[in-house]
Amino acid sequence: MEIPRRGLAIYTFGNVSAFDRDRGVLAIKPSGVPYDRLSADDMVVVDLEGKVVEGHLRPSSDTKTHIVLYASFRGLGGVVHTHSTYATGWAQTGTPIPIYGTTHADHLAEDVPCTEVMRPDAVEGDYETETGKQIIECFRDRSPLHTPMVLVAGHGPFAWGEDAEKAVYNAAVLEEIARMAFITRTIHPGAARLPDALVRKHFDRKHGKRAYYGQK
Ligand SMILES: O=C(CO)[C@@H](O)[C@H](O)COP(=O)(O)O
Repeated sequence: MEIPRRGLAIYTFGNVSAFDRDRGVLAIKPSGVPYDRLSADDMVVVDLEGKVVEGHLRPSSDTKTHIVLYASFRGLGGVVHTHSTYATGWAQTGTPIPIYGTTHADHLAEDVPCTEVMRPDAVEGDYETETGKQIIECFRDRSPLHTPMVLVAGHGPFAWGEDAEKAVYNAAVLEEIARMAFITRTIHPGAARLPDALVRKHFDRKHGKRAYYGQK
């Protein structure tokens, strides 16, 4: 319910799952049921083969993408896909979100990455699994724990975290970063990236070995 509450999706758009790594199952939103009609009993539990092990509804149409992420990225306990407006705008242009300011650097120390546009034969094949593979390919040289979000070209954002709540938090942060970056680029199309020293300072004081942000 945090997804519509934060304005990250309307009606049936988007989906979220929570993974129990010990049991090898995830609970995911059912497909095509409006948020305001959802209850906890409607969640669908599936295994890593995509087989429904509990629940009376069909799982999200994006279930296979979630499965690829859990199977490939260690330490994930939650995955979310939204259609939040600004992040989707960047995704639809296939443009990584430049790291323009400290709001961005407080959460990740690089541009928000964007996948390649999917080839037509991949679209015709196992589309949702291919979407997951595109995300994995995009993270070949980066850490999914340090960069817990991605834009899928032509589609929209995915985010993740140690649990479903943290995943949705990261999706909300992504939307805010995307909105600020859009405004920054609109005011000044040639706006410079944040200098590396400021990127490191802001990222490390929240996430580095000697982090000192917040309370002990
Ligand atoms: O992007 C997509 C489908 O491509 C989804 O986000 C839909 O908007 C919601 O699908 P369900 O999770 O309800 O199947």
